[in-house]
Amino acid sequence: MMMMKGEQWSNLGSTMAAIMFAYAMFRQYFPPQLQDYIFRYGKKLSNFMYPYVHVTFDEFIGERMKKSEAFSAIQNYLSDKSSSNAKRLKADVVKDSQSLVLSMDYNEEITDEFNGVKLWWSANRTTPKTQQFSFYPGADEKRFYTLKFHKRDRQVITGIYLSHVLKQGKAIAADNRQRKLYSNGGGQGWLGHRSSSTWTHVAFEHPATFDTLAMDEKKKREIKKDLVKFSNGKAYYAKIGKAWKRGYLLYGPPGTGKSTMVAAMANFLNYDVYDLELTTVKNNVELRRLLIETSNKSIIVIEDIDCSLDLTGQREEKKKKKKDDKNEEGDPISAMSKNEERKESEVTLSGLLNFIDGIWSACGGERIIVFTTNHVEKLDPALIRRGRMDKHIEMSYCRFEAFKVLAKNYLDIDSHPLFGEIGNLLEETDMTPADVAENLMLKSDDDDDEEEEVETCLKNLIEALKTAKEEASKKAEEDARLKAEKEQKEKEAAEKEQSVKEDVTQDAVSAKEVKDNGVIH
Ligand SMILES: Nc1ncnc2c1ncn2[C@@H]1O[C@H](COP(=O)(O)OP(=O)(O)OP(=O)(O)O)[C@@H](O)[C@H]1O
Repeated sequence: MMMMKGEQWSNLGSTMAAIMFAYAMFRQYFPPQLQDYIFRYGKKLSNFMYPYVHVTFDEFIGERMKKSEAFSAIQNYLSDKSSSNAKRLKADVVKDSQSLVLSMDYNEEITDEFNGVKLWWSANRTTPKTQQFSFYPGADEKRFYTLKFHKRDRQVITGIYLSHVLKQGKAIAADNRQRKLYSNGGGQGWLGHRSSSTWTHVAFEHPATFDTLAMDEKKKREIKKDLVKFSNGKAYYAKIGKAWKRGYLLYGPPGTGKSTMVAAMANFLNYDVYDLELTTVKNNVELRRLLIETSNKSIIVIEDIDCSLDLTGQREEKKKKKKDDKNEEGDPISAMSKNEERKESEVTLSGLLNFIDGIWSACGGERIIVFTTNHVEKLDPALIRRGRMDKHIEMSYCRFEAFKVLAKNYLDIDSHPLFGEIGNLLEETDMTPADVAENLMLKSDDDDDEEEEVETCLKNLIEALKTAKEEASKKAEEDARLKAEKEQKEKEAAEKEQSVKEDVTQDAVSAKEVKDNGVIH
């Protein structure tokens, strides 16, 4: 039998449909017994002649014309397929506004194959006959995809193929998504009033990745594993009844890569970043609003948490005392009326803790919260206890392993005769990755000089390390001298105090003897 193409089947199907339509029009001219007969066998014949099933996926669905998630996922899935498959393509600009994505043009059909099953997708649109304008999206132009497959493949298509398409489409969308860096400005509003803090965003384009992050390999692997486990943990978090969130505390001296780590995490997980500047947040109410407004799959960062606010709880203590004092004075109205509190209040430690603990339970989606600090010892233990900050990561000075990552990134070298000396110096000297990196920046673009330049960079680094080592040892000597001086002074003071005490005791004894014996020695 001659094989028919999809298009030919379509034509045949249309012919059958036309015959059935004609029959419906003229059925009253047939006797009733014959009507039934014709209908049953006509349908059988049409099914036999045209064994294909059509499924339509509209762009907007429901009464409120909501954009269909399935339509978007199919669009992504097909754009991936059609770039190599379809003959007529349309181009869209996406991502950083620099890349083009090709997708199939309207009325174009492409073939897909899945588990040995062949199927056809087509992109279609209909435009209304009237020129009326509608506020509803999709009411003016209706776009839809049509999937056609053989009825014998119904099980495969509805069972696994469609969910495969949706999953793939969502994954492609995540890849193509232009990620955002949000920050809360809180600038000046009308007449100098501070406007309430809101999120504004720019494209997130930080290039840092775990590959470029200078840090112990084992530690990096552990963090990546933790992040993957978290991002795949929807079912797990639901099972244990916890909000799908994870807290990271990054601590270490300035320039050890805390911000770089946040960027690497965001790039690794494909998450947005919310840079939360607590000093511009007026109060807990505003903090709550800002946090609720954050989207799924995001990292919320509070940098330098120790400097951001009085988070040690001292202010709260003071407030509480003030409130208690007022209550004790028998203030008939509440010591701090709600309005007063609202006017005065600022973000408090307990406010922040509440939000970290509870706010996202209601939101469902995944959130990571990161605190960074240069002084972990200054933080209130309540803020960083496990469960709130699940993982504490120390960002430390650059050691040899971290240096090798920087040398690869900055100089494109894996080894060099000077590495040995650098390795020894790095083990003895505390230098931040930022300072090491500064020395590894090539000064010229001239390829001919590159080898020489690399050597110059490494020698500069050696000099910088030696200077840092000398300074550190001078500082250590100075510290030791000051410490000894302080100890000596304390010792002298203690001795003086002791001798004064002894004199006082002696005087007391003498006075008693005079009193008891009336004797003066
Ligand atoms: N571990 C690192 N790996 C790669 N680059 C680093 C690392 N640490 C620092 N750098 C480089 O130094 C610069 C400053 O680092 P970064 O801002 O991440 O440090 P930080 O610890 O967040 O500092 P601060 O506490 O002052 O905010 C970065 O732009 C990056 O180029």
